[in-house]
Amino acid sequence: MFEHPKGSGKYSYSAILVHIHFHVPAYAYREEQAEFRELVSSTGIEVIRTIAGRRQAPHPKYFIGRGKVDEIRGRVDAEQANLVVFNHDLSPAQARNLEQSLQCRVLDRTELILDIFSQRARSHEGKLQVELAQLQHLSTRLVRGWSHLERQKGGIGLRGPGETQLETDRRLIGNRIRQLHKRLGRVRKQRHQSRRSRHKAQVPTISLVGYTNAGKSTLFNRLTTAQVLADSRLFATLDPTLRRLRLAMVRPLVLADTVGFIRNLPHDLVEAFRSTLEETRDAALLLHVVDASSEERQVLIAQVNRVLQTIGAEEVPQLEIYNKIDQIENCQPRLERDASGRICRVWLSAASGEGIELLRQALAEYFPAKETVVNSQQAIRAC
Ligand SMILES: Nc1nc2c(ncn2[C@@H]2O[C@H](COP(=O)(O)OP(=O)(O)OP(=O)(O)O)[C@@H](O)[C@H]2O)c(=O)[nH]1
Ligand SMILES: [Mg+2]
Repeated sequence: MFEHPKGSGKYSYSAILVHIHFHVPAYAYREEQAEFRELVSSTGIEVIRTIAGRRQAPHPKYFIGRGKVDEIRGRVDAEQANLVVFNHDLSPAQARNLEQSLQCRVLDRTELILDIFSQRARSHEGKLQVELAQLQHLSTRLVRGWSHLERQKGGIGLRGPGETQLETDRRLIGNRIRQLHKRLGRVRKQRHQSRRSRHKAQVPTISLVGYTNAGKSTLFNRLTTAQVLADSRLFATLDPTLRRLRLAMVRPLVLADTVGFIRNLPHDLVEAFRSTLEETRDAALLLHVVDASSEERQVLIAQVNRVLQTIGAEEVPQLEIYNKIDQIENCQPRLERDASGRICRVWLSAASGEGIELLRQALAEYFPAKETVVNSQQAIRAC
């Protein structure tokens, strides 16, 4: 969707970022802006500067006020920017009006995240899912006067009698969306079957969930002997990986590493990634990995729980993993229990390995090995 001009070097786009904030605490606003910058830079776009602002009420025409539009236009001209990225979702009309007023390409948050996902997708399924999300998003933007789509001309024989270019585009996109749905339906069925056979064999699945960059893949690699890519880039993992987990005193389990979440995850993306996310919904336990060293960890936990709610996984039991304790001063690994005595939180460092033993202990309590159950029942009977 978001093409970098071919053969034009690494930084084909120089962007001005726009972040409008509402009434949030100052630290959350700072971290949100830093995350936005990182998201944009990770696509290879050169970031010139961020323009921040406060918004009181939604503006139907431009999203932002007229004064702000003029300010951005001035910056675009002064800094020779060729792209403006908004950290918000824009309606098709708002994006079009902004492109006309700013005289340069405008990208909204959904398009940005979709672009990152398309760069990261590796598996066949991942690629299908991203393409579906992109086309679904694009189809809402197929309106007359959408300047950068004008070059999409259909070939000879592709256009039906009396169809305008717009109708042809809509029809072709509609066909492709149906085709992708069909293919993903087959993948979904396969996943469903393998989940069923795991269920029959009574092998519970534990799913790692959490905000992007929380350390899920690092923990996954630490618990299994897998070599999943763990990287400081946001959304390093897109494709789910499953591994058997064999730990002493714990019954055989399957551990799943999946895509990370982010605030305001685009709806089209959640829809397209449904089959991946169902793995989470059907899990016996979620290990909710949190970057405990982040100032806004409570905000991030709430964002993840919101996505879990969207996909119907809010009822799955959760064990919170407060990760990266090596980055917190005087923080020791520890277990926390809730009022009923159940372990609800483990403080550890997936990178250094401190506290991993405590996590194993927690899993042994949640999923005791069969012999342990039998032994304890025998012990009870003996009493
Ligand atoms: N200091 C420290 N860094 C860590 C720890 N765990 C992970 N990291 C780092 O955090 C970054 C992100 O780790 P990942 O394991 O890729 O995070 P993720 O949650 O899988 O991220 P996504 O796949 O993008 O959702 C990497 O640079 C890791 O090296 C930890 O316990 N301590
Ligand atoms: Mg990962």
